[in-house]
Amino acid sequence: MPDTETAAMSKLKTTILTGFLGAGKTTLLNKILSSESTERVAVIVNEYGEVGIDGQLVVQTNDQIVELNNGCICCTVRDDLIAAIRALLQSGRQIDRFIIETSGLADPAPVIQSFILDDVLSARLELDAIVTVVDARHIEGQLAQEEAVEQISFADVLLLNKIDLVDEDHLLQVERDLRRRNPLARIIPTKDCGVAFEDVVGLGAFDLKNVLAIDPQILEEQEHEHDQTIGCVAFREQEPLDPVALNDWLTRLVQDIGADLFRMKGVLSFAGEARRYVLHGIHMTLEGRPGKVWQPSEVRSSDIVFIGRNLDEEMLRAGFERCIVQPQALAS
Ligand SMILES: Nc1nc2c(ncn2[C@@H]2O[C@H](COP(=O)(O)OP(=O)(O)OP(=O)(O)O)[C@@H](O)[C@H]2O)c(=O)[nH]1
Repeated sequence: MPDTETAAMSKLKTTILTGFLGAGKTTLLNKILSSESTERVAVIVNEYGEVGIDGQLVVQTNDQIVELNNGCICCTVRDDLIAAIRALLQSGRQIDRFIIETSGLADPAPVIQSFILDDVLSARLELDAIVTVVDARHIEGQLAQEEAVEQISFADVLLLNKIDLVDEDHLLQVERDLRRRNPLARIIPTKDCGVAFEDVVGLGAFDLKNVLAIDPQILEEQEHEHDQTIGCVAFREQEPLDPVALNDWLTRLVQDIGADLFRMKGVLSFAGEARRYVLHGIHMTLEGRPGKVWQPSEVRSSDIVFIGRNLDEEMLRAGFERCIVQPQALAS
């Protein structure tokens, strides 16, 4: 067998999970990691915010998980992505496959480019498929962002997720639009990213020819800039929060600035509660549920992240601080 063929066979397959903010990427990642597959997966989770929340929301398995926070792997932390993959390859750990969850604001093109142009990545890894999760309820508005358009264009598989939140007419309309934007991808309608492992992993679907047809310049270094009006505000607080005050504040907040508030997520410590509280917001949609129990050895704290357009950090900080239970209130 020619050497090149042997080398190609031994390359580690890599899936890129992408999709706009809140579409369901972490939900899909957890489905994949909880499947019965015995493969040892190395996962890289990229978040735009400086406070990493996803790392706390990914299921605990034996798989190796690396978090890259505070920037997008398509630009500011792109070198970190390459360094993280190289470090995992050199770690001596058994790895059968890589999965990379991009931030919701990532343009997949520069990420794809790294796999083709970087010496180590191109020699050791092979792109398996670009899997894009689409939020059936919010995608229409999200398409104003170029990154959301690119995430759909480059997909080999489109998970049309959150079908429970839209009616049939709306779903058909979104599906038609996806088909128009990407005639080749397989479209799978889902609720809670309910797909089989084999539907999204081990597809061998990535094809550089298709990618070049979409973006003939993809292999050239291009300056990549995000919309500068979009930003992130994050808070970490060790004092417990008051759930009633927080709920009142966030309910008012999404009414006031929901159109510009693309994403809000938090893992929170409420006064007197044994469990964490996990909060998700996407524009006007707010939902929360109890999370993992706090262990006695753990330092309780709340992490909350807001991503949106023209966010007013001081206003958000003042609102958040009003939800903190003051130590004297706890003592009395
Ligand atoms: N109703 C409904 N909610 C869903 C569905 N899939 C995921 N969600 C919820 O949507 C929210 C966001 O899901 P995530 O998996 O965190 O989304 P994400 O794409 O990883 O978000 P970012 O990484 O912040 O961009 C969570 O509250 C999920 O439970 C679905 O099919 N229907």
